[in-house]
Amino acid sequence: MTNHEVLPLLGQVADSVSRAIAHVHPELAGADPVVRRSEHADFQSNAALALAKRARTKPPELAQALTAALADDRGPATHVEVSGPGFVNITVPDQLLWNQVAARLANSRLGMGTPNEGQRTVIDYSAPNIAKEMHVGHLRTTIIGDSLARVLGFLGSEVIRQNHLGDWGTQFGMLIQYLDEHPELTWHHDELERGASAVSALDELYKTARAAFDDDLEFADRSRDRVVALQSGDPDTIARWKEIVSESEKAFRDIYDRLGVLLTPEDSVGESFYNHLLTDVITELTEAGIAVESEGALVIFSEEVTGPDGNPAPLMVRKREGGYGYDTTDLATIRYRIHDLKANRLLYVTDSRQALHFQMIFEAARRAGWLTDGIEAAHVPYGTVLGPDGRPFKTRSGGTVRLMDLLDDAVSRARAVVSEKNPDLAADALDQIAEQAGIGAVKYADLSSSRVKDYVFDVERMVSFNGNTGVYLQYAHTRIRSILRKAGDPEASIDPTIELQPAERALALELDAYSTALSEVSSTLEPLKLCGYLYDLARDFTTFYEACPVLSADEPVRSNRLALCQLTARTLQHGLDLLGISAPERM
Ligand SMILES: NC(=[NH2+])NCCC[C@H](N)C(=O)O
Repeated sequence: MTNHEVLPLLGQVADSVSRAIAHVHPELAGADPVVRRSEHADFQSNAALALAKRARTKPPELAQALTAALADDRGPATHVEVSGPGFVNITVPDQLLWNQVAARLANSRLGMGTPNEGQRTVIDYSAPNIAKEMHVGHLRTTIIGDSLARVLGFLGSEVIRQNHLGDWGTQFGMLIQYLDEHPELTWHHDELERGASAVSALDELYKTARAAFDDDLEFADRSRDRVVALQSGDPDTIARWKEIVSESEKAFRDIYDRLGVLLTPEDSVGESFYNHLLTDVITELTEAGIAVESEGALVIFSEEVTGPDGNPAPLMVRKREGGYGYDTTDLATIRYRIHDLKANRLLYVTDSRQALHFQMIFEAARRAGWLTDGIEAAHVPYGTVLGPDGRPFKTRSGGTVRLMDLLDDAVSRARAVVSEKNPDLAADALDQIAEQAGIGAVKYADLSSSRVKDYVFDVERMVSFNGNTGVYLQYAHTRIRSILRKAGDPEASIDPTIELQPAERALALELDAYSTALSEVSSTLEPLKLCGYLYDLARDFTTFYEACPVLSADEPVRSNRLALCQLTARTLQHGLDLLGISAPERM
């Protein structure tokens, strides 16, 4: 196996069109060659239409000139012709397509390069709140963030995952005080009966403590004292707080393990971590005149965002009573990620309602001189998960949907569809496949919908074998694996002199475009681009398999087709893995 990058044909063709442009019109050198895949040929360039005006000519004439230049070029094009108002249709030789397939199969990375090398990317994702249940919104950030971490990492970025846990703030005063006054309360992981989690017990306790805080003035005072004790590092209070954090983290870990995400305990760098940095950050912002006093509080007035009253919207740096909140922490966080972690790409995966918050944090960081030109900071927003009624997903009683219940439900429906399709599966195999299919289905449904849009959580549709679903892709993979097993999983051997059938050609071209799909995920931060690619690939495979018999074909055609099967199976498995979805061998 090698690990040299195999350049995609699309890029090679684009390069030769660029050379042709520079050759016929040197003044246009460097212009976009506008090359795409096409239904009419392997590739099509629209450069003549885009550039004719600048070249002071008509599109058909420019297309003709480019065609002539391409004929002399040493690039991959064999057949070049003008079509329509000035398109240039380009076909590449069959041999070249087979060579691409062979080179990718011989490569440990399917021929993919590492275009993101030199990028150090912080991905802030998941970030649930301690002592509260994770809700469906946290499911989205966890799944999307994890897939981005995988794709960007594969493309060569150095990825630093940051789980910005909500583990600090005034609510802990209430909770700790309440627990202290009620030592009989049971909430530890191992004391609870199976099924309940420490975090749901804490969530309940928090609600009770909150009610006590609102009703009982003396309890409220004692709770406030507790916050002060916590923030000033009182050992007993800190010990209690740590206990709560670690119990909650156990429950989060159960979810992470089940989802199979990359997040580890070392990635947990919660709000509390920034506590010791806050005063420095505030001093710096105040001395620079960016943070200013306003009605007893310290704020940063935005120059970009206006509030509902039409005045500049403020970031709250220090509250009137002296406390620090979410805004303060995020200011310290962005400075830390730039100055200490030395990241040059900062991604924050949270729901779209936090868009203005991050816009203002980035603005402040720019004004403070932390966020400079070579550094990209981006909020990666996503929409709301809706219930069957089209409203934000809640339980019947209006409460948060427990994520574990949601995953259990998906897995049990997946078990039903899988066992219907394959009644002979042994019970333990069925358990394992149902888990992979159910979890994969939930993840794929999320990743394949346009990120910023809301989507309806429809388990029935998610676990279907038909349509653009995770189960469909997993099944497509198992079908190809079964063909390869029947053939005895041979070493790939390709005879590049064999003529390609149309369906083989379409599949080979699609296989060659994998890196393009991955780069699109990196530039748009939309895992949907990878989902769409894998779905197209699976469908191209189906068309190929219907048109071109594999196992019953004569040699050398049979071996060439088996190689196409192999590369398709490996690409599907690889792509699913970058989405955080497993590809079982059978289902
Ligand atoms: N740096 C950040 N603000 N990250 C996102 C934190 C998300 C927050 N804990 C929430 O549940 O909404």
